[in-house]
Amino acid sequence: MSELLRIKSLHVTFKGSHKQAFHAIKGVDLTVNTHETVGIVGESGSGKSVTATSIMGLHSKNTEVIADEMTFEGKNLIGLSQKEFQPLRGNDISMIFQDPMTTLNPVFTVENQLVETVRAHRNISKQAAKDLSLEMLEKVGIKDAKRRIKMYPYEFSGGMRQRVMIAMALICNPKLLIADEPTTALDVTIQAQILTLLKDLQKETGNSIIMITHDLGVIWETCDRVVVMFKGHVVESGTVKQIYDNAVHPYTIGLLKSQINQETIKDTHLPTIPYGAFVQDMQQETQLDMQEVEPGHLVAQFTQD
Ligand SMILES: Nc1ncnc2c1ncn2[C@@H]1O[C@H](COP(=O)(O)OP(=O)(O)OP(=O)(O)O)[C@@H](O)[C@H]1O
Repeated sequence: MSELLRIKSLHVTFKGSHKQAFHAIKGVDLTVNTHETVGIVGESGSGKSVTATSIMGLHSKNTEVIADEMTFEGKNLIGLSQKEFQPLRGNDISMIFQDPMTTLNPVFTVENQLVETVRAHRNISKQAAKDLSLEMLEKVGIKDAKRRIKMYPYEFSGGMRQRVMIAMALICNPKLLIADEPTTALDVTIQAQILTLLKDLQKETGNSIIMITHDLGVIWETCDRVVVMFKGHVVESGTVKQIYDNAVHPYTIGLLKSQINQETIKDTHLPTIPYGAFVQDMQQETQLDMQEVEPGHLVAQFTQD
């Protein structure tokens, strides 16, 4: 196993022209090794998606992205122009989203879009790209793929559209797949099928995955390690087992408790976390000190209530 992605002290600030600057990511560290699945978990607005889009170089104008280090296979990502990101995006690193329609174009057939994606990165004939597209669609479990590949995204069900998006994200065999809440909009049975599909394809291709979710259940099922985010900070990180058996930070403990309660009482509301004094610590700090409580298990220092 070797290091694929390495981020040290990532800061992202949105500098809107009318509004005050908003410091959304405050010193995030994240490492992803080859063949590994790393989860990023945290409530809405904690900075999970902004971290992901920074890795992809997808940020809006007036966004400042700085880091002590941000490398992919040792190659520096900070300060790359959009043109320099182009060969990486969709090829070495790709992303899937909660809503497939953010990726799929409604006015082109699935075949057309798959072929265009391949040909943007590979110098192959149209026929070879068509063959590869069909193979990929079969691989993600679309039945009758020969006929369905000629259809438009709206002609697929939600779960099937998600499979098409996965096909598109994986067609160039990226080394890193970023999955941003890929199953949140789907019902439980389809969710499980999509997660199984992602893990099966990972076994086959050996790619690494960053799994972004607010659902700890998804983390337990799919990840090796997990990073817990809160208000733009990483508050705790470690192996899934370390976090599950031995969570230390009050935010992580709250998150675990609320999700366990949620399952017991079958409540569909988002968990409420009993915040303590650590919230004030975090609002004051731009970077938290991390302490290693056991090998590979890091916790942000906090003030006890
Ligand atoms: N382009 C932007 N301009 C200004 N603020 C932004 C922008 N994009 C995101 N933010 C803010 O940055 C913070 C982190 O957002 P982000 O989308 O990363 O959260 P998240 O953890 O992924 O939440 P969710 O689970 O709801 O997707 C939020 O407060 C959000 O409002």
